[in-house]
Amino acid sequence: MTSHDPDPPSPPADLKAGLGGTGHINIASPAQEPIQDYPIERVEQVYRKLDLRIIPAFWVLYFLNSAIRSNIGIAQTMNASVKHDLVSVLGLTPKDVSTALALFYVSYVLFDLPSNLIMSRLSPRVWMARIVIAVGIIGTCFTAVNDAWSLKLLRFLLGVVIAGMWPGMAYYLTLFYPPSRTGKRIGMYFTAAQVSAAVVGLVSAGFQQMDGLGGLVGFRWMFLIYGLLGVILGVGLLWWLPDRPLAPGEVREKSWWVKWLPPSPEALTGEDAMVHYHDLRRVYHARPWTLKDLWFVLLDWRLWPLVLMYFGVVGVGIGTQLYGSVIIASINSNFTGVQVSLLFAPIWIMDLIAILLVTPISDRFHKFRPLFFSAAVCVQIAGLLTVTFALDNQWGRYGGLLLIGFGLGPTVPICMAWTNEIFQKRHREVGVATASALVSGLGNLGSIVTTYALYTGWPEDAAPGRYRYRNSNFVMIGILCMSIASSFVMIALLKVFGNEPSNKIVGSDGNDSGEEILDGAARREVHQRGFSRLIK
Ligand SMILES: O=C(O)CCCC[C@@H]1SC[C@@H]2NC(=O)N[C@@H]21
Repeated sequence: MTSHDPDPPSPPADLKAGLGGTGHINIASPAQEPIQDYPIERVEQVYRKLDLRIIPAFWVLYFLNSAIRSNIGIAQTMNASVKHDLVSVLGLTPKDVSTALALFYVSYVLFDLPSNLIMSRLSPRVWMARIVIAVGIIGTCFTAVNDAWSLKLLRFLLGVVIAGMWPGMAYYLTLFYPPSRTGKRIGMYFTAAQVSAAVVGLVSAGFQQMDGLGGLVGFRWMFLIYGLLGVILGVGLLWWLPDRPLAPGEVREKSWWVKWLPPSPEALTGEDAMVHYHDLRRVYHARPWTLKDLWFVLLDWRLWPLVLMYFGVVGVGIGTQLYGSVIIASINSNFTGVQVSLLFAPIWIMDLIAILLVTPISDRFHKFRPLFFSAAVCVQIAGLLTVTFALDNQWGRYGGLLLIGFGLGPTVPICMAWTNEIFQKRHREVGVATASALVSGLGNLGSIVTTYALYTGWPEDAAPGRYRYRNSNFVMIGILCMSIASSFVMIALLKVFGNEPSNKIVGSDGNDSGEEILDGAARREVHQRGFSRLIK
């Protein structure tokens, strides 16, 4: 911290700079006035206010979207004893099921980038609400699914409408927070996926009791209720989520298509807005982007190590989610279905604990993010090795699964936060929007590999016996090693080539002096190195 002006001067009335953004907001060149330095306590207070507004809403939306996206798995076993499960009612073959699951990822991968680019051009608040409403509508349509064909179509459409949600959330955060503060926040709402995995299973017991009510089988009630909740939540988000922050004195201009939509209250007002403006202006420079800017981001080699890092951890994450119970059952074939479910849940509790423990530390020491990432991946590898080799110790093997869960948790949020950090600095807003979408989208090709080529999708490896699933475990270990190697390659290349703002954008907005960008969290790290007040 250098100085603090308790009553910073009001910006000139014609100031239309800084945090405006693209699309419907009036922006011009950045402000000329000097950046004010506020005490770190004050800055923290402002970010806590933002947290209360954004993070719980993101948690709920991610929870519901995770439920809608994954409840097809539970539907396969619901009311199976009376043949009212999804497979029996629709007459599905195993191939139909795996194709339906795969189609979701196909459209998810294809539409992540377009969705994020549209979001950065239009109102991020409205686009996020659009995603949730559309997911709710498609989720509701699943109630009427009647055969393999309609199931596959709806899974594909679900991927189309949900694409862009996860990277869009990471991008949205960078409109309000310096990238070095985003790891902990991404981790916070990411816990919704783990809670959802546990809760959806438990709540499905209730939906099974509704089997036959109103002529609908249990899984149809589940699809209907989650879908309708999604629509209601999405509409509510239009009123709740703030639009991108404005520079002081800047006027929000609405284009024709958002004029008829309800306005949402500004995220911050008065001095809070001023403090936020001065802190965020160090790192965030809104600038309308062109196709040329997009092209430069796509040509940036920094994308590819990040994609490979994500490929491994999301692939193993989704693989564990889908096949974890299959692995538990293979450890001891005498486990009952209920025992398998009970043993499955602690994997996600470990995942959740690790997210909450590690992501705040990785923000505090954000210069070492790739090391936190690699350490967590090593824990997963240790877990997979234990599952593979501790053949005569069933609880040891189960402990290996818990290690996988623990190592899994922090990796996805750290990867997204590092992407934000690198691309915000280098390519600004379009960099974050594009890179987060490509890292998530292309990285999810890893989910397709682990979901469809491993475990039960690999008949020779799934043959009963002492070495069941051994090769699938080796493939998982292999792609995790690739993730670690990619993070080290990235560190080495960044050391050699650096990560200065791209010279394609320097000077374009008159604000790239080349001076070191130092945001509030980074300054805090310099001044308070250590663990003090970490959870604030
Ligand atoms: O595409 C997304 O929504 C983000 C990545 C999802 C990763 C899944 S969520 C459940 C499981 N737990 C993890 O830590 N990774 C996977």
